[in-house]
Amino acid sequence: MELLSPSSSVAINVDVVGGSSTGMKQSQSMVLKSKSATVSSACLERKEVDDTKALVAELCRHFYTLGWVLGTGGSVTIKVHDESVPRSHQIIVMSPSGVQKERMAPEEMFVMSSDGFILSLPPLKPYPYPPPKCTDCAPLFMEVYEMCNAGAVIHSHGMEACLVTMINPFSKEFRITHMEMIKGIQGHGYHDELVVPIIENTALEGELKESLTDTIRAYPKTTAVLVRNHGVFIWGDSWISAKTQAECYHYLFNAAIKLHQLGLNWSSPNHGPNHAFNGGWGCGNISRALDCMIDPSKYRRTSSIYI
Ligand SMILES: CSCCC(=O)C(=O)COP(=O)(O)O
Ligand SMILES: [Zn+2]
Repeated sequence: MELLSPSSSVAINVDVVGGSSTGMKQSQSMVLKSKSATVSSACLERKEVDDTKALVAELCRHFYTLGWVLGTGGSVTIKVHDESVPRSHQIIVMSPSGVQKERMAPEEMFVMSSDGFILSLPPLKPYPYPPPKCTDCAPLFMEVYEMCNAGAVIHSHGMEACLVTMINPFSKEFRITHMEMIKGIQGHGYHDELVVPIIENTALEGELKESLTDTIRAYPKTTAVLVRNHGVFIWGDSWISAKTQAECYHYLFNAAIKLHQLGLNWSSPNHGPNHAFNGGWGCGNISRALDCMIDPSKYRRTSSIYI
């Protein structure tokens, strides 16, 4: 297929759906989504592409040590920064599917056009390695890139991201406030309430696409979506922003789980006890009473009970 550069008139031939190096075909539907991909030949050979592939491998090794990409789960994608191209048109590096993420080499990465074509495939490896296949998260990553103009997306299977969705199996949101690490989340301050939407898991990763899309539409400012019993998708304008926020989100999920184990309320400003307490404060719920002292405007008092 001939692809044309937006920044130059160089035309090149790129084997989009079948890597000549592997003789295999990629069958993901998103790969065939559009034929409007444009890229220059120089684009794929740029040092920045190699550097980004190496960065994805390095980050996966690091995230493995944090428990975010164990057992081949989880995934990372980063756009190749190019000052001369708007982010929405920059090419994309994605990790392969079903591989041990901590052992990936840069040459095992997939390179995609901004609209989801595979531009370069990794070479086939001998038995017992599986044939190269792009991450199952690819359709979800593409959706985040398109809807949020992200520069990088991290899909983590960190246990804290999984457990925090299980404490209340009916909750559609994770909410937390008055924690310093909230300041690490784009657009948030210490006093703000951070709200992370939760979507239900599906049998296949790709089946999450519809609910992920609907949720991002409903929460246009969010930079994360939790997937119940599964993990979390987190993104940022750059890989640094995505990584920083991912660390803050995981910290906050962990803090919520620990506060819950201590019987403390993670979502109220004072993080007081969860259960009704009938002494000392003259009200039914010490947590709400403390919250009232922090911000009385948020509560009205009826008899001696704050509601
Ligand atoms: C034990 S991993 C199950 C699949 C999954 O949820 C995941 O994130 C892995 O995706 P990939 O295709 O990138 O290996
Ligand atoms: Zn997953």
